[in-house]
Amino acid sequence: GNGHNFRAHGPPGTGMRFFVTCDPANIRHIFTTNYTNFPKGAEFAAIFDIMGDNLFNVDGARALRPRVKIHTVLSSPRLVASMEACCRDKVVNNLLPLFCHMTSTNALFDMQELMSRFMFDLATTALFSVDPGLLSTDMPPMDIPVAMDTVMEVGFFRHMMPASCWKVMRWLNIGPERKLGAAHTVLRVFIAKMIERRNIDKVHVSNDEEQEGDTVRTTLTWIFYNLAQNPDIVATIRNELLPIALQKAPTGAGAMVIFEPEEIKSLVYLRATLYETLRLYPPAPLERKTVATKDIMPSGHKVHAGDTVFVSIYSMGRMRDVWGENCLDYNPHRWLSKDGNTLRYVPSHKFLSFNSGPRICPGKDIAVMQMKIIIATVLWNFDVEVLEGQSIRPKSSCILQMENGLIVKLKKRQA
Ligand code: HEM
Repeated sequence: GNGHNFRAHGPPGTGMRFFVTCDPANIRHIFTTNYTNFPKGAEFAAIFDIMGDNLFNVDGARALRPRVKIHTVLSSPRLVASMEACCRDKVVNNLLPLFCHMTSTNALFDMQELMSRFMFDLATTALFSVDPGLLSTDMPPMDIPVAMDTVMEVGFFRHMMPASCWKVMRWLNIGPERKLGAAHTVLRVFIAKMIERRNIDKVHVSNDEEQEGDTVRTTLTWIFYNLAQNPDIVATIRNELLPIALQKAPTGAGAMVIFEPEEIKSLVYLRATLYETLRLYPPAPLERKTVATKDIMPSGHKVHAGDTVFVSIYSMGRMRDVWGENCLDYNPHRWLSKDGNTLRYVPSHKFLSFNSGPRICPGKDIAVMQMKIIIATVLWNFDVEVLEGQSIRPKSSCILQMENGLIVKLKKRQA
């Protein structure tokens, strides 16, 4: 390899062996060509033990049928359309009124928290037909999203140490494990309450779906941050929206322009902007696999049965070999053809933010559509000003959230 691979060992005596890679050839080998030799492994399932036997944790032949099924379900045009409509309605009925309230009070607020509230309400409405109402102007407490964040943070901590170590802490109920125990209780009580309220069969419910909101709201927060630093990109997106907005019925003072999912589906520059954020800020920045039987990587590295492989999706998005000299620039145009009218093809073993191979994210199209609806509507109707002097940095977590959130102020745009 050329600096894209290295080995590491766990603390002495633990026998932990790691292979860390962000080499596209190795990625293709691990995720596609020799996929069955690199399961997530028992360690991974243990780290996210709250989720039990759901798809997220299961691998191999046992997962084949449910995996095919979820891919089929999530690509059904009827389901996709209903998810889009649900997102659009939440934007119109809850998000826009709240944003108007924010502009009228000139309030500073945390966009990351607001996106959490939005995605949580959306997921719970879609899943249980119950709206928890976290987007109401009195900002009710958000115990459940906070508990989900804790699962992701403590999961990251567990990745970084030998299993025996965190298992002892769990047994003693100390440190992060104590925090996690409390979070698990909050989540179990919530799921039980929802199931009781809706009288739904328990087997159909996992918290997979609730979690998927995490990746979307994290990406949305980074997009707002990236856009605030690139006014020219905001102008280009608004230009792309202009012909659609002009066809809308004339709106009175303070009225909002609403974009329908159908209308913005084909906007390529907006999609390129989402991809550019996902490249530099993949919400799931790290992937962990285990080695079933010994193998030789395309880079020439040997791995042994039981080794742990870490794939840095974050580093993949920032590699000069893959993205060129200007790999660190935020530039949506890299995703477009020369004339700017179509999207360029980039294989998923290079753009790994949605994963690659059989475990590629089946919710990709839904996620892109949800983000398009939100970004288009917010950018057209508001200017988003990021408070200066904040320290923006990622949290140590399995999800690339911002440690201190993103404090912003909104101004109503005079179109
Ligand atoms: C920006 C948004 C999203 C990103 C970046 C993303 C990324 C990913 C990644 C990296 C995985 C692989 C996880 C792993 O195996 O370690 C995954 C799995 C999955 N995603 Fe997404 N996701 C997003 C949104 C969504 C949405 C909105 C849905 C549902 C509507 C969804 C449904 C799923 C499901 C069901 C899986 C498990 C698939 C399997 O194990 O075969 N995702 N996603």
